[in-house]
Amino acid sequence: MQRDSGLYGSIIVGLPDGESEPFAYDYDRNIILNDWYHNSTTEQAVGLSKVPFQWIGEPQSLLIHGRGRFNCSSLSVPSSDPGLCNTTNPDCIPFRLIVVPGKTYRLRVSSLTSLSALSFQIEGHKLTVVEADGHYVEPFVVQNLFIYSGETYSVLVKADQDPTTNYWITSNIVSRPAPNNPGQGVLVYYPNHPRRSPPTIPPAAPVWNDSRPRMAQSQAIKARRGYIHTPPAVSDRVIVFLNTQNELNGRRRWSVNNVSFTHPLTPYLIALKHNLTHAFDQNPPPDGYDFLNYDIYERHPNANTTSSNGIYRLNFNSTVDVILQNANTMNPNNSETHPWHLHGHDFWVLGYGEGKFDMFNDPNKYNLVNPIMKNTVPVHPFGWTALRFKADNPGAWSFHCHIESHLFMGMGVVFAEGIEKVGKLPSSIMGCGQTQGL
Ligand SMILES: O=C1O[C@H]([C@@H](O)CO)C(O)=C1O
Repeated sequence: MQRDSGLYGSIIVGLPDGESEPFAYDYDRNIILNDWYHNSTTEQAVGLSKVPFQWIGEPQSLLIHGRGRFNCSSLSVPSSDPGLCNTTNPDCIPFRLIVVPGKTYRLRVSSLTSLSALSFQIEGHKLTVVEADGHYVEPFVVQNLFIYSGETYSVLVKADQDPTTNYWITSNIVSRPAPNNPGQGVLVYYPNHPRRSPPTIPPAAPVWNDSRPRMAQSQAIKARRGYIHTPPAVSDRVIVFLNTQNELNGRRRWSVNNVSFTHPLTPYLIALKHNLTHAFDQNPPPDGYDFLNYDIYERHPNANTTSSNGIYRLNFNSTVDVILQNANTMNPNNSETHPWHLHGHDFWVLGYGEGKFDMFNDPNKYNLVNPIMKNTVPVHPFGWTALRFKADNPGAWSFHCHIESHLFMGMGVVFAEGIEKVGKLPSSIMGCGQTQGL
C-alpha cells in the first residue's frame, strides 16, 4: 500500500519530433487528484486483516494537486497543537490554477485515490475530453468529469468566462455515501488576486448513488477518428470475472469467481522463468462462474470463499476477452464501483452494461468500430464491462481493482504469457522467497 503513503507522481510522455496533437491549446497543466487519510496505511492494513473487520472508512480530505483542507470542527476532541487546524497556515492554501483570459488550457487530470471515485468540475466552465489513458478520444463536452482511481484524462478548458472573478475547482466523491467534504481549488483569472475566493458557493456534487450519468460518460468515451486501433474481430478465449465480497475464515475479502487473491513470497516472473513449481499454486483459477443460476443482486451464498495465488496462463499473441461482472456486496442492496487496472497492456473497451452480462446477446452489441483503448476501466454497480486485449507482452501481469484496500483484500488476478520469450533475469532481482541463490 505504498501509493497511499505518498509514493506517486505523473510521467508525461511527449510526442515524437515532428508530430502534433490533433487538438489545439495554449498551455499544459497537470492536476493529480487524491484522497487523504489520517490513519497510516499500516494501521489501515491491520484493521482490514482483523476479525472482526475494520473498514478504512471515507477519507478525511480530498486533495487537488496535493492540497486539501480538513474540517476541524469534525474533531471530537479539539487538537491541542495550535499549528494544526489553523486555516491561515500557508500549508492550507488551496490549489490555484492561474489562467489568462481567452486562453485554452490542456489539463492532464489523473486520479490516484486509494478509494474514492470522483467527479471533477470547474465552476462555469465546460470540459472537453480529448484523451484517456494515453489515447485520443473523439472529443465530447462535459460539465463534470467522472474519474476513477488509476485513470488519466486530458480535458481542454477555455478561460472564456467573466474575467473579473475567480471560480471553484472541485472534486466530490461519487458512488459511495461519503460526507459532503469536497476537494476545493480555485481557478484564478489573471490578474485577479490569487487569494480571492470565488463569490459563489461551490457547485453541488452529483447525486452519489445515481450511476446513470457515470455509465453514460463511460459509454461516451470512443477512440478519435484518425486514431482508431481496430480490435481483432473475434477472441480466442473469454474469461468472465464475477466480483464478490465474501469472508474467509472470518476475515472480510473480495474475490473473483470465488477465489480471493493472495500474493506468493516468490515473484511470479522468476518462479515462471525458473520453473519453481512450488512457489505458487499451479492450478489455474476458474474462467467463469455459474452465470445461469447466480443472482448478482443477492449476497454471495458462500460466505466462506477460497483463496489462491494461482494464475491465468494465456497463449502468446492470443486475443483474450475479459468480462468483469459486478454483484452485491455483503451488505443488502449494495454494489460498488471498481476501477480495474491491467499492467503491461492496453485493452479495448468493448462495452458496458447494467445487470448480468448476457453472453448470448451482449457480445452482439460490442463496439468493434471505434472502441477506446485504456488500461483502467470502471465496473459500475450491478453492471458489467467487457474488454479485449492481445496477450502480446511476455511476462506476468497483474490485473486488479485499483482501490488499494480492495486489492489488499484479494481483488485481483495475474495473467502470464510468452515467458519463454523473456530474456535472462538479472541476479540483482533475486532474493525473495525461493529465489535466493539464483
Ligand atoms: O471493502 C469494503 O468493505 C466496506 C463494506 O462493504 C463493509 O461492510 C466497503 O464499503 C468496502 O468497499
